[in-house]
Amino acid sequence: MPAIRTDGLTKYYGDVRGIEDLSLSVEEGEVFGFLGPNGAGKTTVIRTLLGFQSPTRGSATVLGADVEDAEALREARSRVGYLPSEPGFDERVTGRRLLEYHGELRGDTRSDELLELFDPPLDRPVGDYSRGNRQMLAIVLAFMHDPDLLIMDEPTSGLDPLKQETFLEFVRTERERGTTFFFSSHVLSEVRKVCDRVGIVRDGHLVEVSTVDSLLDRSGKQVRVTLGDSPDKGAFDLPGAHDVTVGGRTQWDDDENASREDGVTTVSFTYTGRYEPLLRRLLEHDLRDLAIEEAPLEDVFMRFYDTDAEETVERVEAEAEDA
Ligand SMILES: Nc1ncnc2c1ncn2[C@@H]1O[C@H](COP(=O)(O)OP(=O)(O)OP(=O)(O)O)[C@@H](O)[C@H]1O
Repeated sequence: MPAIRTDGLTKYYGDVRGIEDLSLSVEEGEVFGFLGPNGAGKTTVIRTLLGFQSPTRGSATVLGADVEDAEALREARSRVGYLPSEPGFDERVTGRRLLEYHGELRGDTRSDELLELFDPPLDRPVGDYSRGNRQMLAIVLAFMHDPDLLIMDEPTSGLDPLKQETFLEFVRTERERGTTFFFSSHVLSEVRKVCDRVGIVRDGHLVEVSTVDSLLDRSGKQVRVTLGDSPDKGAFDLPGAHDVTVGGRTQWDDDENASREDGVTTVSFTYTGRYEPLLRRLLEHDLRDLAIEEAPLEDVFMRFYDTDAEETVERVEAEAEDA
């Protein structure tokens, strides 16, 4: 049984579309990252999964419980930890009182251990907390009853870089224990570090579900070559070579020497083809240096986020499949 399953899940706020026909499943023990630009529908999915709002159409289950079956969902939620994007607390009470209250309500088997990692000033009223301290308190509250599934909305927002690392390390350790995570994020480096799979949502639609590695594979490599000669226009007109730039210019210069600096020419492009034809082509030149690197994850995601880039994604993916 998947930890989370949605089937054609749709939520409208009046005429405003939150999400449309969204189907996905998160397996037990998986860390699933949910990505998308502002207003894409991430929080809408999370709030619907937690039963804070009803779907307009479609269905969803959390740990087997139908989100529209209040009783079943209430039972399932005792095994779920929720970390909201902007934790709302009664501002007058202290962090310690909140911990006690949550402990009485849901149980507390882990707060001591968690407070060693995340240490908000427990004896101060929450209203006096900094953004980072609020987030740390919310983390302790979400994990203290040792849930099987964590649903988190931008969990590292407000944490300083050191605490962000602590949190990601903690997620990795929890994953080893078999805990399932479903979380929304804008921070691609953290997604890279902890996620087994990612789903990308745009304009309320799920546009991609994939492993991070497969996304990167399909997005091709960044190739940068330094040549001792001046290649002709079209020298890198290879199947699978995109956005070829010479000496930092996107246009091949008519005056071939103009693209040369210090007697060498630098050519860079994104490459989704096979290596053999590329290497053969490179060896026709006076090859001085060659770097083939992963495309930056930001670029990969921008292709999915940017509506205008849709055609580019389709073209690059089709070529990668052909290659
Ligand atoms: N309570 C609401 N009433 C009306 N419209 C809403 C409501 N909540 C969300 N929306 C709309 O639904 C769409 C999806 O919003 P949602 O908050 O789910 O996006 P998000 O991906 O979480 O965005 P962000 O990254 O900015 O948090 C947006 O157009 C938003 O304006």
